Amino acid sequence: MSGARKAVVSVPATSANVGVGYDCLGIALDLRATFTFEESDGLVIDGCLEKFRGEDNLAWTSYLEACRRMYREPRPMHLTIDSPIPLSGGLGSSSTCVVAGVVAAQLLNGDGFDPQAALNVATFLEGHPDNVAPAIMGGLVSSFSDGRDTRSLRFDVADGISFVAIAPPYEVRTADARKVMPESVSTETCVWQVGHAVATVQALQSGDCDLLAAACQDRLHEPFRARLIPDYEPLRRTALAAGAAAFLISGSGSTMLAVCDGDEGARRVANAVNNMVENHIDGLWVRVLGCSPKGVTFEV
Ligand SMILES: Nc1ncnc2c1ncn2[C@@H]1O[C@H](COP(=O)(O)OP(=O)(O)OP(=O)(O)O)[C@@H](O)[C@H]1O
Ligand SMILES: N[C@@H](CCO)C(=O)O
Repeated sequence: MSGARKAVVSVPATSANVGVGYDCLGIALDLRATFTFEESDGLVIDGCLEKFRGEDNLAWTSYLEACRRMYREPRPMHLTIDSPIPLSGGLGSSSTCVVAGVVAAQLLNGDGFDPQAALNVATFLEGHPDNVAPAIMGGLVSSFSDGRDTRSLRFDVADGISFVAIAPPYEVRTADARKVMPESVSTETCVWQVGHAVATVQALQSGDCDLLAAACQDRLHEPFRARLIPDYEPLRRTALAAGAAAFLISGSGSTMLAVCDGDEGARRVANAVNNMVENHIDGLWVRVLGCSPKGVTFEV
């Protein structure tokens, strides 16, 4: 197709919940997926697993929904996905698809990038804002939503904070991890979560790892979800013994996130989990990552 318009959209991986901020807090990480949308005579999807190449591809369906909401006629696309994000879950791979589709629709079929509109549609499509908001805005983001409008507050993460993402070689599906949540919680648990969530945001902003260690103690979802990750306990023990300030289930798992004081500390934790002898895990995916101050970026 000559003169075909093209958008290349780059979206960071994200770690949702940050322990005590269930469905509210999320951090953008410096690991990015790239989606190339190019006008074409028919739908073609490549670069991803065969099972994601159909009309139900999440980036494509998100593109269609964003066009529908803008009252614009979608055009067929050749979509190429280049993603290093593990499919075991927990690093916001679905949000990269949703955000890429929505932003590509705004760029190619709408009036240009509109971050607030993207946030509202992406939250609707993903069901909660804690991955899509940092994927759009970068940094550490706290959000709330009334189902129509999402309000998101962005904070910088201190330079000294490093993360170790640890993905075991098995998947935990978000839908399954949401089913194990308690239907109701006590006032005591609510009070615990609110106080600890505010302190977690402050600790990450200031780089205060002692405060982070005390603040990052979730009682709402992690105690129930840890059971879905057979290697959770040995990995947690090993990461904390190697000096991690906090150890979290990233999103709904199975990926876990160790939060560390500096890159050197993070490398020590990465080595320790990679070299576990007694509970060695074949096929463990481990990366030292920083926070990405940038959210979605694009070229048209
Ligand atoms: N590279 C990819 N290509 C196409 N589709 C993808 C790709 N990566 C993820 N997806 C889509 O996202 C879905 C995974 O979503 P899921 O919520 O289970 O994991 P996650 O977003 O990584 O985890 P979390 O929300 O806990 O961070 C896949 O089933 C697929 O539909
Ligand atoms: N807040 C979500 C993130 C995963 O999509 C959850 O924990 O279920």
